[in-house]
Amino acid sequence: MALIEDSLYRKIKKQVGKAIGDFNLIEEGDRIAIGVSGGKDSYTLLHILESLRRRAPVKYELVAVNVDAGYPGYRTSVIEEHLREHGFTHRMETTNCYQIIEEKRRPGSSYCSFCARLRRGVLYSLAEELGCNKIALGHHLDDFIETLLLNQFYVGTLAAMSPRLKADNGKHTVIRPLVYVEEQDIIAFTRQNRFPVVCCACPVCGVVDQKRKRMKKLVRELSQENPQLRRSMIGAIANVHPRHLMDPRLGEF
Ligand SMILES: Nc1ncnc2c1ncn2[C@@H]1O[C@H](COP(=O)(O)OP(=O)(O)OP(=O)(O)O)[C@@H](O)[C@H]1O
Repeated sequence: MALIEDSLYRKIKKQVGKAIGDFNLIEEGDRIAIGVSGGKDSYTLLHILESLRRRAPVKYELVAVNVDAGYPGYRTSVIEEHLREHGFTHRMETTNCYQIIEEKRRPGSSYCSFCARLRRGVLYSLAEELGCNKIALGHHLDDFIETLLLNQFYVGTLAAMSPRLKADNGKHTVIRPLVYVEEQDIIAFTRQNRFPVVCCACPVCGVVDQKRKRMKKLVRELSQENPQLRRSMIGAIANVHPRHLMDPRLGEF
């Protein structure tokens, strides 16, 4: 089934194109592994990057990569069928992450962050094996600004995410082309195109972290008074004034 190419599609495509240009996310000859979880964000990322690729002046390749952490009930066959149906080059990887999490996770520590760390390791290895120099993830504008707030409120650091980051192993570059796309548009786009969303089936699947949930609520409420709030916050991350901060590492006092 072809994508519905309406104004929402054009809006998201334009925002992704702008992010690619602003942060030099895609270059000639790139081979990009796209992490596809079966969630709304990564399906949107995959389809938009593919639409852009077809008409792009630079040549790049996409490989959809799914990591099955091994939770019973994770319906990877639904994801694979979708990838096949749309003709995406893909790789489905089964792992024993679930078992490792059960054995190694410290009681009380976050399930999701441990799982994400293991998954990232698998994604890096797969990217290497598949000859991909970049890894694209489906984090969107709301993820960026919620992380900014979470770090300020609960961690005591001024940090969000980067749309383009050299991976810890120094070999790959992680890119986040949905940085300018709002979550509500991704939800609408996913519904409109009937992407077959599946959940990861982990023990905390679908339970949004309470702190993140509060940040979402705060942003939603403030946005009702100021519809530009999200844009202002994402703009702030790209408009830093070190002289008006107080980190001694940024300059002498
Ligand atoms: N099982 C997986 N296999 C491959 N990539 C994954 C997997 N899980 C997550 N990712 C990648 O990491 C990104 C961030 O993961 P996270 O768990 O925060 O999911 P999310 O924000 O709910 O996104 P999505 O809607 O795509 O699941 C995803 O958008 C996707 O690109």
